[in-house]
Amino acid sequence: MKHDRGLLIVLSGPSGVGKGTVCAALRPHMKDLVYSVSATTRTPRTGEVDGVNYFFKTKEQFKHMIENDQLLEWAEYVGNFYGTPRGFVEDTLASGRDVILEIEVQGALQVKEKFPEGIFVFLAPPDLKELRSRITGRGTETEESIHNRMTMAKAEIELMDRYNYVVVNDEVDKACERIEAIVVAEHCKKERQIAKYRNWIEEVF
Ligand SMILES: Nc1nc2c(ncn2[C@@H]2O[C@H](COP(=O)(O)OP(=O)(O)O)[C@@H](O)[C@H]2O)c(=O)[nH]1
Ligand SMILES: Nc1ncnc2c1ncn2[C@@H]1O[C@H](COP(=O)(O)OP(=O)(O)O)[C@@H](O)[C@H]1O
Repeated sequence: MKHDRGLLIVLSGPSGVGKGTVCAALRPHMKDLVYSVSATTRTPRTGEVDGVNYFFKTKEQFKHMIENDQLLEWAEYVGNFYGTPRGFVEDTLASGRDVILEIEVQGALQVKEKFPEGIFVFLAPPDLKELRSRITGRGTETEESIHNRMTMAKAEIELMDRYNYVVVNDEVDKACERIEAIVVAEHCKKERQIAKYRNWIEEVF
């Protein structure tokens, strides 16, 4: 039986808004969703595991991936490179499974060029004061890095209208429920359903 391609869900938004936290909290709720692991040149934080949190690469290795068209998108973010391995995403979508990318805004906009049918979700903070306190509270950034991330956040919020949905991360559970509802609704869209039933009709008659 022919199957539909999976949905590509892109969860993006400013650093410290809670993308990682919300993505991790989604996992037990959305077991069918496949999480893409990014490549990065950033140094691993304590507890981060290569191949699980990120594929940790040298600048040379990352450059090689760009030159060989192995990245669906990539961006430089506060001094480090981040990118989405292309093959994994394309193969997973082709196998009919939904994929979620957790990436920053420049990369999300590149993906939109290539996958306009993707579902682009902007995770927004309840307000900027709360955003700052989340970045600070995580305790992983220097004062300079916090300042850079806040400056980036202001520019990123300006790009909110390029997304299909805005989800406020006031409470993690509520943000997860909203994202889950979006994915369910996208699966129910009539274009998708009509295509599915047409495939079945073709197979039966
Ligand atoms: N464009 C792009 N951004 C990514 C990718 N992976 C992670 N990011 C984003 O890069 C930014 C910095 O990530 P990280 O250093 O892990 O810091 P944190 O998200 O602030 O904890 C975040 O906004 C991530 O969502 C990727 O593959 N591509
Ligand atoms: N809804 C929330 N309410 C309060 N704190 C949150 C919420 N979501 C995330 N956080 C906290 O904010 C900080 C940044 O979250 P993180 O997931 O690392 O953000 P991002 O991946 O977007 O950079 C973490 O300390 C996390 O525990």
